[in-house]
Amino acid sequence: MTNNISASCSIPLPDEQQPGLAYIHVERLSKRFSDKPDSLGLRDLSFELEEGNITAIIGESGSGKTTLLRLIYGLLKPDTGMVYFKGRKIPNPEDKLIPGHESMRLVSQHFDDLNTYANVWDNVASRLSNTNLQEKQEKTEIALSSLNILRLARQRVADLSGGERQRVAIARALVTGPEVLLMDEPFNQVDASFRDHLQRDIRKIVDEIGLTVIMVSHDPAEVLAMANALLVLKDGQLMASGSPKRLYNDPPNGYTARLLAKSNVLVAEEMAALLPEVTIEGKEMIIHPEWIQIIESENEAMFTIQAILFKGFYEEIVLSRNTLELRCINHFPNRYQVGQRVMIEIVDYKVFT
Ligand SMILES: Nc1ncnc2c1ncn2[C@@H]1O[C@H](COP(=O)(O)OP(=O)(O)OP(=O)(O)O)[C@@H](O)[C@H]1O
Repeated sequence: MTNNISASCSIPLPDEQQPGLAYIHVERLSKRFSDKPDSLGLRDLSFELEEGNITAIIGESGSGKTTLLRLIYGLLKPDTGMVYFKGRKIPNPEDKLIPGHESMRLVSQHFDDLNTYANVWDNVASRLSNTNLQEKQEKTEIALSSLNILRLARQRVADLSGGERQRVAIARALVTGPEVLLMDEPFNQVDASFRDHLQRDIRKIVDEIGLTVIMVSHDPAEVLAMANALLVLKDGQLMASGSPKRLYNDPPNGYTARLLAKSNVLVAEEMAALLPEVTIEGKEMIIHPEWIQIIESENEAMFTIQAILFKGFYEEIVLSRNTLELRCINHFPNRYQVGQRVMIEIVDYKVFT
């Protein structure tokens, strides 16, 4: 009789492999923090991630991005649901003495585990054992080279810039050869002008060694250029998932459009006011800024230019009519003036019911 108990139990043991699951498979994952009853935590998240991809978790502040990253790594115990890595359940802190999956490495926002008084080489090399000193030397050199910081090897971490420290933290995470690299806001402390280089270096490492990267970000420009897949979170719920291109061009909701494209989001009355000649059934309309074209017209001016924001090679123009405000892009700086009255053409829009 007692043997039947394990046979009829449907909850897999931590080490039991589930066949047919994706590289990372997340199933009905929920997490609440009991000490913060008002926090929404994470609610019923299910998705799959492919090997060798860069996935970005994006969402407003407090939407649960870091919590999800920590659950994937095994630093938190979910209330319900599970995370599987290569078909096996990720052990949580109750299953394991030292939390964190051994095939994964997490680079936190504040480089907590760097020894700022030690030099770059020692920070990276100290992750490796002394059993084979030549291998230790070689692996450390490869990690520093791939992050382009070999020239900084003898410098103290305390003397480095935020961007250089980030490179050391990533090299330190990669030197032990993890299969998955998790990064929390990796470009936060990197100057905008150096971000692009670091992003390209990470992309190169991913392509060369087949690393899988999951990163948290709140910067749409960053994720559009870098990620193969996006997970969009709002108040602990998964609002959208898919490739950056698909989610940008065809967002499934206004939240995703606003996050990725700084889209104009209009409610029903605003839609009717904007396009009175068209019957639109829906609760919400989105118009990406580049879907609005300004037409200079003296006769039928309908919108007033409220503000012109300098963005370098383009301008962001704020237009208004009564209480309706729209933002659009202008690629011909200095063509318009604040206060000027213009017409607009809506090239495209999407409506959500
Ligand atoms: N250890 C914790 N104890 C209690 N509440 C927590 C804890 N960690 C996160 N929370 C709460 O869970 C919610 C989600 O937090 P989380 O840090 O995951 O969001 P986030 O999207 O990463 O935010 P941000 O972009 O501001 O870093 C927030 O309301 C937060 O206060």
